[in-house]
Amino acid sequence: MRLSELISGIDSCIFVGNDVDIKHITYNSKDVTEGSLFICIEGFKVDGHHFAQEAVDRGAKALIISKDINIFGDVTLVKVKDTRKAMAIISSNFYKKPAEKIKIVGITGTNGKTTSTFMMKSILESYGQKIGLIGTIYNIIGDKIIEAKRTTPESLDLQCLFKEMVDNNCAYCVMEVSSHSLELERVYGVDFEAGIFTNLTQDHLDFHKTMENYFKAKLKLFERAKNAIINIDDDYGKEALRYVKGNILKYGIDSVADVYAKDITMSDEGTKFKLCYESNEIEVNLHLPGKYNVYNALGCAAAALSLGIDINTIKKGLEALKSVPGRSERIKAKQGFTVIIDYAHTPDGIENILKATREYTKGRLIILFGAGGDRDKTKRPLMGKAAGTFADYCIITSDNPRNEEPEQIIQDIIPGVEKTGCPYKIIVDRKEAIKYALMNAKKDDVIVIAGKGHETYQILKDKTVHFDEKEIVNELLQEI
Ligand SMILES: CC(=O)N[C@H]1[C@@H](OP(=O)(O)OP(=O)(O)OC[C@H]2O[C@@H](n3ccc(=O)[nH]c3=O)[C@H](O)[C@@H]2O)O[C@H](CO)[C@@H](O)[C@@H]1O[C@H](C)C(=O)N[C@@H](C)C(=O)N[C@H](CCC(=O)O)C(=O)O
Ligand SMILES: Nc1ncnc2c1ncn2[C@@H]1O[C@H](COP(=O)(O)OP(=O)(O)OP(=O)(O)O)[C@@H](O)[C@H]1O
Ligand SMILES: N[C@H](CCC[C@H](N)C(=O)O)C(=O)O
Ligand SMILES: [Mg+2]
Repeated sequence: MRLSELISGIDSCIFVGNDVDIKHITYNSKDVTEGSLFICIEGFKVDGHHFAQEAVDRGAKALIISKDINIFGDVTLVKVKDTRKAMAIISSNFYKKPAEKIKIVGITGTNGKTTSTFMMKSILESYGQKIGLIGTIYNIIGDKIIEAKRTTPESLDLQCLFKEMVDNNCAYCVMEVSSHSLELERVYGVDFEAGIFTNLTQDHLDFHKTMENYFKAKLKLFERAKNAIINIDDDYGKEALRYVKGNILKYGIDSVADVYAKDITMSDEGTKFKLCYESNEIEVNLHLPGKYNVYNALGCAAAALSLGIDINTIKKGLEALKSVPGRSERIKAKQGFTVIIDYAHTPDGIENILKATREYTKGRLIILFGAGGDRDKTKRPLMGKAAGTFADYCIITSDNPRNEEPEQIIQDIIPGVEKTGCPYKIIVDRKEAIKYALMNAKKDDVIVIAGKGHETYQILKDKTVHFDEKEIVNELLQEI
């Protein structure tokens, strides 16, 4: 495609050189091939402009830049204000504007995005549609599963996924929209048929610095959402009503909302509730436990209603979903206790999974968890406090320490646990910690193993090792 065609739609730019033919686009110099367009991104670790010469030496015919650079070689330079936004426009042009050919439902919020995408997919499938899904666990196009590196991919990779969905006749795409992606313009220019705001609680302050910034990033989704689906039981959700555009559909349990639930009953098998909208009332048997999953179901039901889907189809779709990988997954031990593998990795997530589990725990409720390295440090004591408040015993261990010292991360968690007076034990090695939990569990106890969910790895300083919690628990249960 001609460079001039690729950059069409970029507000203002300075073009120096020939209108070359572009065969391939990349934001990583290592992926440049003959005829590539290389987009220089100023990152958090390095500046892509530093790799411009390397890109040209590898065959790049054009560069997108946001600052002046000295380059040797036959290359066209296009200077723009923001190379991340430019990349989103260029990628959309390169793949022939695929987002305009598919209806996109975007889900944002601190917790519940992955779970909600699975629920929404199930509803849309009950509606008879072929669906694409983009999120933390993996991406899906129809029946094909594609590995996901980020929750929300870079714009170039995102637009490529949209194109594949369109080529495979998907009518809808359901996607998680992380706050990082909104801040870093990964979804710039994408129009959403519906946007869901699940909730906002503390996470990612390493990146956003303040809750205010984090909230503002989330709101960006609603600048381009035709239908805004807002949880008004959440304080930030209520606040969001002042800013969002589009048709608003409010959902909640405790507040007066357009879509709401009543007569909720919970068991370890799932949750039963009446889904209410206008004069409709329909009983839903959800196979996922906890009040928080009723919220996820309400958000998806409201989004589906905004798309014109009838309430019986919504019920069918919600009931068809049996589980979500790594979210409240139950393993019943023959020794008489239960293990739950869950992805709670925020204070609110931990509180929710423990409250939900407490409802049916006859024995002790034990939580095993850690906190991610190179991530929000200030959430660590709060995770400790939530764990200590709602569990009977805490085992504190490691969860992707990345470049940090695992012992130090644990020390950041402890003050929160100590505030609650809950007894605890530290076992740095996660497998040893799991073994200890299983060896010491008694009949009717429930052990919640939180934070890693579907992950099949542990990220250490110098390497990533295989670590599949479901596999480990099943193996250890055979041994003990
Ligand atoms: C904070 C953040 O999101 N950073 C992402 C961002 O990094 P960055 O822009 O700082 O990139 P950088 O490494 O400094 O490099 C700058 C540029 O130089 C280029 N480069 C670099 C080296 C080289 O040899 N040649 C070259 O061209 C890079 O390709 C890049 O374009 O762009 C990179 C390239 O796409 C991402 O890999 C990186 O994700 C990091 C690894 C990350 O951990 N992101 C997480 C926090 C994230 O995005 N999480 C959210 C979900 C969070 C949640 O909801 O829980 C997500 O959506 O996944
Ligand atoms: N609506 C909700 N409110 C609060 N907590 C929730 C909610 N839904 C799920 N959780 C808790 O948060 C954990 C993560 O859920 P999920 O993976 O659906 O969220 P996410 O928003 O996709 O997270 P991430 O930002 O890491 O992608 C679950 O394992 C559960 O413990
Ligand atoms: N999407 C989240 C996942 C956290 C999961 C936990 N296992 C960790 O590594 O902190 C993040 O990247 O912050
Ligand atoms: Mg997710």
